[in-house]
Amino acid sequence: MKEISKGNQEICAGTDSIGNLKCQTNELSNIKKTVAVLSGKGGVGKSLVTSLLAVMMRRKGYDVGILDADITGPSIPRMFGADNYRVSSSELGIYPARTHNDIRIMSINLLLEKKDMPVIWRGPLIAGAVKQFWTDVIWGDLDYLFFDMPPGTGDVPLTVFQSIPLDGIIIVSSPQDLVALIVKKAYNMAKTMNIPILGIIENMSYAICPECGRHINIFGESKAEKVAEEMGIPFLGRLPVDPELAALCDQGMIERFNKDYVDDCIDLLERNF
Ligand SMILES: Nc1ncnc2c1ncn2[C@@H]1O[C@H](COP(=O)(O)OP(=O)(O)OP(=O)(O)O)[C@@H](O)[C@H]1O
Repeated sequence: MKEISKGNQEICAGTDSIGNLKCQTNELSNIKKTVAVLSGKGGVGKSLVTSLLAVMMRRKGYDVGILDADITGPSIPRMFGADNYRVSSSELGIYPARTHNDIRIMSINLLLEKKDMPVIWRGPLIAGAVKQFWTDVIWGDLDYLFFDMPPGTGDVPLTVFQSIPLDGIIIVSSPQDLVALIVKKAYNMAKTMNIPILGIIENMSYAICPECGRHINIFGESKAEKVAEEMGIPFLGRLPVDPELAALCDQGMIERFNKDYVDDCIDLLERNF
């Protein structure tokens, strides 16, 4: 069944196995794999993990993009020093911004006149903007498009899951999430939507002593592996609280980061996709 709705320039065609109407991408886009990065709640480092995955994949020579689906708290442009970039458009669609290393990014912040103005929109409008980033942006040829999802398991992530064909989901959690089982909500949402869960990454898992290099488990022994096992999904590693990483994010230079924190996740993406 083909259904075309020009009202919000949305082009949706066909349904998935559980009846969700999926939107088509711009006809000038050819995207091989779509991976959404999700968290049970805000502030756990979802944008940071999304950015690191894109940076590392790009370094391996893949063509990579990031769709910043976090409309009310967009942080992708800042991490890449692209806050002042402007996107252009033609009758064919919107051209994404390109970072120093040629990662294509699209974010609401690249469209706003004033970056410090909040986006005061209701859920359906926010979800509509995310869908348009998918349908109207000319991504070109991409090996991987990463979605920095809105935090939590509310209306917007749900609509995005329903309308965009996703090949897999990576869940980012903090140690407290794992204790409070907030991560299970993200897991259950993805499961209900029939989207493959690729695995879980624990962020801010430990600190490294600057004097002796010892790992300090600030939040006690990590439960990430155990929780991953219980959920029957791969554990994809843990990131420490790393001041260098925080500084590079603040300076918009995340593309300079070169530690191996997300290597297991990169291996999995390369092997499976
Ligand atoms: N492992 C880490 N080491 C150092 N700083 C970190 C780490 N993880 C996240 N941060 C810092 O914490 C801040 C929040 O991270 P980020 O924006 O990725 O969170 P988020 O989960 O995407 O937030 P939101 O859900 O509100 O969008 C960032 O400024 C980042 O620099």
